[in-house]
Amino acid sequence: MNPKIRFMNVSKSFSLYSKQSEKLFDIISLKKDRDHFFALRNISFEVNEGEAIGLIGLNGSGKSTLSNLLAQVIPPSLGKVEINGETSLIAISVGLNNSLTGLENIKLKCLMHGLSSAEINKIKSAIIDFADIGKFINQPVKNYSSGMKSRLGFAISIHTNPDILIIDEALSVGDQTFYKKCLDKINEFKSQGKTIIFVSHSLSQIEAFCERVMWIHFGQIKMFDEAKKVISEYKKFINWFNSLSESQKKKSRNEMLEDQYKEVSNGQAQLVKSKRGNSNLGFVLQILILILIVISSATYMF
Ligand SMILES: Nc1ncnc2c1ncn2[C@@H]1O[C@H](COP(=O)(O)OP(=O)(O)OP(=O)(O)O)[C@@H](O)[C@H]1O
Repeated sequence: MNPKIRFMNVSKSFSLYSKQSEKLFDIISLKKDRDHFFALRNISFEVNEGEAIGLIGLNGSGKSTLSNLLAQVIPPSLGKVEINGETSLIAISVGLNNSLTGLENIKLKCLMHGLSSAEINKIKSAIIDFADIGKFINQPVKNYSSGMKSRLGFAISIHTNPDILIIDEALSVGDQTFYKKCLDKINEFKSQGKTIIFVSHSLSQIEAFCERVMWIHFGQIKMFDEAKKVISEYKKFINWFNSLSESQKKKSRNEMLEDQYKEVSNGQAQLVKSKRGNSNLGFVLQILILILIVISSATYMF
């Protein structure tokens, strides 16, 4: 049986800019080789159909970066990501267009998932019913509370019937009644043999419905095993970390972060290649800019 998800030596790096203008310079390739921060380094794992996997780790450890790679919202910098099926990401801060109403968002997101107008009309009322946000469904999403956004995001994602559901902290802002409703829906989803990736800081939520748990620590997989085992080790680590003084905590964090600026050893060649790819694009842009300058000077002269 093919795994539903396969990550092979995946790394995700971000260029660090101190000004917005530096980003523009990078696009037109006026400056190369910026500092790279590896949010994820050399990650390899597989997930099978029907599994519910929990993702845990400290703030900034790379959980959302991993969710975004899983949902194919961002590409890997190095390595290979294989996803066999349709994914749907539910996260508090992504997915909904703030200037559109709830109803317009339902239509837009369903279209983006490849549903036809007839299919959207069929599931529209079920989504509205599940989200249960009353007349706000006709208000722009920017007027919603975070809980309301989460309700709408969850309702849409679950009804578009994906093979792989990625839930990134989306249940943490909902109230208890909504949480219960989501749990029922997630269990229904699981019983259909679908795959779930669940990111949460709530270890009790993770333990409630994940068989395996991945602990991400400063961009690397620290443990990926049976839920009970990983959660127990993670709790021991949290207790140890909390026993440190503030300055020891800071020192330990900084040491770990320092490693995330180092190049990924076995993937360096690929990173250089991808930089060269960008500089080719930059070269074309530079030529275009040059042509534009020549044309506008010529127009001005004659
Ligand atoms: N676009 C970006 N540019 C630069 N750095 C980024 C970018 N996105 C994420 N990062 C960095 O990557 C690291 C991992 O971030 P990520 O959001 O994946 O962590 P997380 O485990 O989800 O954290 P939290 O628990 O706080 O939600 C962080 O240090 C973050 O600052």
